[in-house]
Amino acid sequence: MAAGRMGGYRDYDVKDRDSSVDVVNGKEGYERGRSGNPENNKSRGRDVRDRIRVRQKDIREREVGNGNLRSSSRSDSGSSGGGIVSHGVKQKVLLVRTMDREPGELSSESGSDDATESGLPFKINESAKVVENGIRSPPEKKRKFSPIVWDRDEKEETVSTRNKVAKAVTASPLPSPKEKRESPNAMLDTLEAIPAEAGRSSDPEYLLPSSLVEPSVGGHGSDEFPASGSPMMPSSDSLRKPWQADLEAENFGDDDYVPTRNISSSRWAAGNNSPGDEGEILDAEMPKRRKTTPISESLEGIRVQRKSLTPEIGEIMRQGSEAGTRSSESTERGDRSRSSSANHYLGNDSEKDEGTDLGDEIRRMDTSSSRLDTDSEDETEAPEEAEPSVPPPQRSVNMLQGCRSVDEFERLNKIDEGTYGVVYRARDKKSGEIVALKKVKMEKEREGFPMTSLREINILLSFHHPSIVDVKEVVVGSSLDSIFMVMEYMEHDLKALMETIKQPYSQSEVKCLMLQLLEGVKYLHDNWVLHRDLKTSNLLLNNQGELKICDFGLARQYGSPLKTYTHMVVTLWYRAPELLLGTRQYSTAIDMWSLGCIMAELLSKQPLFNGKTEVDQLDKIFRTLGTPNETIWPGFSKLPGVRVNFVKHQYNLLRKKFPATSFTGSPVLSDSGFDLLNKLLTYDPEKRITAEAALNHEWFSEVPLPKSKEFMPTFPAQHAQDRRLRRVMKSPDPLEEQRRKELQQGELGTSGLFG
Ligand SMILES: Nc1ncnc2c1ncn2[C@@H]1O[C@H](COP(=O)(O)OP(=O)(O)OP(=O)(O)O)[C@@H](O)[C@H]1O
Repeated sequence: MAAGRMGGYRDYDVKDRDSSVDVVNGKEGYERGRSGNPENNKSRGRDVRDRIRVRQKDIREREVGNGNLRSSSRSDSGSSGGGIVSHGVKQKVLLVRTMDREPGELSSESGSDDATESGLPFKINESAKVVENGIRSPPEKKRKFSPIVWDRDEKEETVSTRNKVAKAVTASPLPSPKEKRESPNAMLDTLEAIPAEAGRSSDPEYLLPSSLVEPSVGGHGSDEFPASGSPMMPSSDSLRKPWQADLEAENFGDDDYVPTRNISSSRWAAGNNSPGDEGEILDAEMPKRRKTTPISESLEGIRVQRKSLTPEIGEIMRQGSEAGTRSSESTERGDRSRSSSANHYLGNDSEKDEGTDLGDEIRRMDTSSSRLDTDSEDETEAPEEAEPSVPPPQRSVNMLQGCRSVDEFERLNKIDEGTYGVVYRARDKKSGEIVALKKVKMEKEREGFPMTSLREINILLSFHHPSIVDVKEVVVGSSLDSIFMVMEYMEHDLKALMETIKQPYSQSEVKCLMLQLLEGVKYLHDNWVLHRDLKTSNLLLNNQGELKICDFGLARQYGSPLKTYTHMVVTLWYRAPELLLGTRQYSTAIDMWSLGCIMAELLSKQPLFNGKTEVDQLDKIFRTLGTPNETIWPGFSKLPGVRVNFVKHQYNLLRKKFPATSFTGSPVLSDSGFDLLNKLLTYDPEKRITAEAALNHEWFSEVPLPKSKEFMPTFPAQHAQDRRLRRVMKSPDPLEEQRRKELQQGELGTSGLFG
């Protein structure tokens, strides 16, 4: 790995060799990746109905219980999402072009030039539009529909009311994401068959995950949901947890903000839809969402309780959700001490045992009675919207019937335990494949399935991209009240890896990682999803040099025009200034800021802004980048958290941290690399660079060229080690070291050499 450092020309040679391979494969992949081809679209349109029928047949078969949730078919790339070129393909194209360029020549791969050409300090997404309020809307393309609603019984196409639509949709099991991606127009087709009045229900707010969630309501519960509080962040380890309540409460913000949608601004109207299609339908009155009735849904023992109706990935309104009650099912959420509950999942000696039967482990864990609800998203309604209380209708959906049991996996070791789940390395007993199993934390089973996990499952099952961790299927614990995501196994996460390596990544290695990261983020943004928690520990790396984004617990769908969301997202160190300053209307730019922090961290092996509290975080940012003002960031002074007495730091000192040349060991960064970093860390979110523009930044086409994935350094698989051992290993804390020694001595003393 060290050999690659500063070895620009060596890297260039490597890339050159590598590029010739890409040239061979690139064209084919490029063609495959273009879904914008009208011919392709035509034929796809013709096939859609057939595919829906096949799909429905498949669903019915699977309902009989023949296996896992995942379809065997899989889209080759994300292209079917509407012009999304898969990472691999795109990168190949980039490399092909790169080969033809002189070092430093601007990339024109996307067909659009960098902002420098237009004189703008950033590049505007080609297809971005500026809506009336000045908010830049995302490109009009890609997935038009929530992925979870692709599969609907044909009969539902004939229903004429929102409730009828919802009723029909709920009948379908968790759909196969791969097929959904294969037929992006399927939903469009389906909708075309729905009478206009039913079109109103196509509002995403009414589209709930068909099998896992239920709409619910309740009062605003302001006492339960700190609406705009900004809890201090006590330590990096728990940076994320305090905003749970706010995250849950954000959906109320959504409720309150019901923008008038119209064709020009609604994402549902995006795309080349002819009059009469769903775009027209949706121009009808958009009903206020979440005036719904709570429905408890029993899923073979799992109560999936939808406590909020966010416009999440795949939301389908259920039957009766309009008619019924505004149950004030305000879930008690006083107890949020995750840390205490964590021990119920940890500290079990058996965790160290190789090959423990996972089912046994789960049974033990499931007996824990002290799980706490922090994920569920209670939703209560405003008092004025209250309706007579009617017991929530119960539906039983046998959606888990087709899932395999976790007993079919052999647990190898615990990888980590995060806020939302415990992650194991496991072996599929049937295939022998090594996988990662993420057990969804059901903090309080009685209160249903955690919303964050629903989001994560929904998104990860729906998306497929080389830079996004692949969820293969969902499996259930023996008692059916535990759910696991079966993910492809990745050997490392970037945070832990950087803690163990001695040297920071070289520029060419950082380019390789950043390209993959940007491709993944572009895919998300193109598909109307904000990740909202990009950080190095959520970036997985395998020994093939592949980077994949994981942990979609905070991710959510966004739309245009923007709505209000909680600002308590993104781990503190990676949190954009607009969030720190309390904005509740944000967009993809928040992820781009995180990418800036990640890029800097990859280059220096140190977090860029490691604040302890929000105030401290802002202070650290201002000290490095200068204190923003109304001139460089119009609207800054009106942000809720802005104080007149901010210390005015005049200068941007970022270049000092990343000089062009260094004799002091500071990480070096070329001018164009610094330009990209600056654009990612631009204060004004409107001017912050987009993922697409960043991918086309000249930094990636100048020497040293991005290292090829195959030539990325490899390391012993961290995730194959016991989690606690790994913690000790990666901690440079001498006290920790001392503690470990004492522990070892203690162990020797008890189990002992001398017995
Ligand atoms: N597919 C995977 N392969 C290997 N390791 C993984 C995989 N997915 C997650 N991990 C490991 O488990 C850790 C926790 O996973 P994840 O972030 O998804 O859980 P979480 O509960 O959402 O965590 P957090 O509290 O950090 O948000 C990751 O940082 C990573 O180290």
